[in-house]
Amino acid sequence: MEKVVIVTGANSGVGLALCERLLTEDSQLRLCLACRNMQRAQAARSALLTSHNNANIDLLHLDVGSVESVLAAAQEVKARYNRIDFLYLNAGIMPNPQIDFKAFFKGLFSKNVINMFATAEGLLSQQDRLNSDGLQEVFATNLFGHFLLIRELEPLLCGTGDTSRVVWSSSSNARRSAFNIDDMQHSSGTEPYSSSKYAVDLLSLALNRHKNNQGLFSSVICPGLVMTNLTYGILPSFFWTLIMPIMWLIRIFTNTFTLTPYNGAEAQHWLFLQKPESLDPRAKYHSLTSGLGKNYVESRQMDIDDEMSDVLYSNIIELEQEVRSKVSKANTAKYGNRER
Ligand SMILES: NC(=O)C1=CN([C@@H]2O[C@H](COP(=O)(O)OP(=O)(O)OC[C@H]3O[C@@H](n4cnc5c(N)ncnc54)[C@H](OP(=O)(O)O)[C@@H]3O)[C@@H](O)[C@H]2O)C=CC1
Ligand SMILES: CC(C)=CCC[C@@H](C)[C@H]1CC[C@H]2C3=C(CC[C@]12C)[C@@]1(C)CCC(=O)C[C@@H]1CC3
Repeated sequence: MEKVVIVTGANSGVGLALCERLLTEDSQLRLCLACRNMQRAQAARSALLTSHNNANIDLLHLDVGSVESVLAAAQEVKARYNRIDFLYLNAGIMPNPQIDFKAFFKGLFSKNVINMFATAEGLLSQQDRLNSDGLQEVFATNLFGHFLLIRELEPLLCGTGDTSRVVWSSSSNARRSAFNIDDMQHSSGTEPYSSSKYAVDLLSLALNRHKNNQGLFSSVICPGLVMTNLTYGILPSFFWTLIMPIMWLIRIFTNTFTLTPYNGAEAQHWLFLQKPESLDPRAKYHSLTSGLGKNYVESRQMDIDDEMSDVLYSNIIELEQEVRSKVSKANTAKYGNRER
């Protein structure tokens, strides 16, 4: 039977490379590119079709940062497919990143230098803002929109008789100290990206606890440091090109510099081939590239605990209910009590 695979943020970077790799792995795949910009989605589809001309590639309009868009996209998915084998939650943003150059130069001469390059600890801050749903944009995009999508797609993901998999794109930049359970949206901090990725790690663990018995398995990956639009937002592309030889050199000491989207998609590709029962719910699966350019996957234990993961899960369910009641009130105001 053909596998149904949905990839969010599939039109560029690691998401697009993953699509390419999955089509090479399984030409029978029914692949759905879920993107917020349909022109870019169409261009990605055309590019994939040049190397896989008979592939089954669908497009879906999905802005994970908008509740209305997630609800509409989920309706569309339920109309099109009767099950989902893999849902890759890859879309992500890091808006207005700022590098602390002083910390960078200090870190260069400290014994923590390798960890600094692998995790960017202490180097990055971002400016977040409220979106039109009244949610912090980074939290809404990197976490909440994806969670709402899972909830909406539960009929296709849970209790279908087959197992289904969700694969979250987290980061080595996810850090407990950037996350505050009393401010899960990170409205008052300067590291919304790190916070949102840490929350992803917690949420994946909670999903496994609540949904494994219904056949849904959740995993977390980190693609390593990859040259994509996201990293070109941190430093311009010409700068990255200029320092590429240094990056290859650093790769000898930290295998987390995967650098190309193809290499970055290693862990997502690897997970596609694994049996869900063999996976560790507390592990993050890292795409790594050795100094000689060999790709491999390593599982590393996440710095998470059951209690915090459960509290986050309840808080997010509570937020989901608030958001749903807002949507239904807005619909009643717009259309009255008529069935929509
Ligand atoms: N690059 C890196 O070094 C690392 C990346 N990651 C994670 O990997 C994932 C992929 O990022 P990467 O490939 O690097 O970056 P890209 O910017 O190339 O890709 C991100 C994708 O997400 C899409 N996207 C962003 N916001 C939304 C939204 N609201 N709704 C739908 N799609 C959206 C983008 O669409 P559009 O083109 O329209 O903007 C794009 O297709 C992210 O989750 C990122 O956090 C983790 C660790 C390191
Ligand atoms: C000489 C050299 C390589 C300079 C670059 C310094 C920094 C700009 C990078 C060092 C570690 C990088 C890193 C990321 C961004 C760029 C760095 C801070 C990420 C935060 C990108 C997004 C992620 O999810 C994790 C990455 C960790 C490492």
